[in-house]
Amino acid sequence: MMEIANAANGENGGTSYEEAKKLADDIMARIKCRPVVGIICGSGLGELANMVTDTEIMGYEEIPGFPVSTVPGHAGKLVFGQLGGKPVVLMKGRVHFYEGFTMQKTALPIRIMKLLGVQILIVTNAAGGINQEYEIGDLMIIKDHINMPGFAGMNPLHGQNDERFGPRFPAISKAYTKRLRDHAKTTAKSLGFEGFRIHEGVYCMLAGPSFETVTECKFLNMIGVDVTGMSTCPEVVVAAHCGMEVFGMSLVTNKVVMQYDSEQVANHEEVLETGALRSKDLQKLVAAMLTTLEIKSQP
Ligand SMILES: O=P(O)(O)O[C@@H]1C[C@H](O)[C@@H](CO)O1
Ligand SMILES: Nc1nc2[nH]cnc2c(=O)[nH]1
Repeated sequence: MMEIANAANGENGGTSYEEAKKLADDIMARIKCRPVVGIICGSGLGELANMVTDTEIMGYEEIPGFPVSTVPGHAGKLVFGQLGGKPVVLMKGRVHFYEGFTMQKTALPIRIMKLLGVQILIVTNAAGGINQEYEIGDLMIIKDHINMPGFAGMNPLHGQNDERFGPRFPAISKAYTKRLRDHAKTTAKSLGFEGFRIHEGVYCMLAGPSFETVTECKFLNMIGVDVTGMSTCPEVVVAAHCGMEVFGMSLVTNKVVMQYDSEQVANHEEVLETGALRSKDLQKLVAAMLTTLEIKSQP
């Protein structure tokens, strides 16, 4: 029966439990660190890796079957080490659905993290501000998401379920746990980030790679979206499925175009520039959060 399930997973672009386990075992044979926190760096936010100490680094291309990033601003390295006194594995660069990976492949690193012992996932992204009160450079703690491609059947859990990863029908409504959101707010306050705008809001993933039309932005605004991007949901759905606690943070790298005849256009260069300008604060916040973060014992 499990062979049938695995074959189905393989057919829909997924990786079987056995294959994922073998990848994780191969990594553990080469790396001493046993991470309890996994971190994904969004576009232009990979400099967080510079704060990790006692590093052991693997390129994605060194891990057979691991998706390899193709986008500028995503170095494609797994960085193991210590951050804020916690053993971490940090993805310096993620992969995206729009690069041609299936949803399952896009989220495969999360299952590997789980098999390595990761209990908490911290996910960051660059996003366009839909909420008209948000400014470029603002941070947003993600309280919920809309997985828009999921509405069209593109969910990373599509296909046969393997219970060793998680249940057939996982609840996602508490994916971004209140504990971690509250912890981020307390930490931001303790760092004296006054005047430094931190919101809490809703992230919406669109498949990309084209940026939004004006009407699409108006629609997202109407349905309660605060920022939009092209990632995060596949990883978070898979993390929640396998029982990880998730913390998500968006950096508003640009304001989306809401006027039909605007001269403004969204572009990846602006996204990377804002990332470079604001990444230091994001790094400080994540490192400080980890320092005081309580890791619950493994369920
Ligand atoms: O990896 P993230 O979600 O941070 O990257 C966003 C979405 C696109 O990959 C890119 C567009 O500039 O930034
Ligand atoms: N879809 C989308 N993704 C982004 N990533 C960074 N900025 C944007 C944006 O405006 N739209």
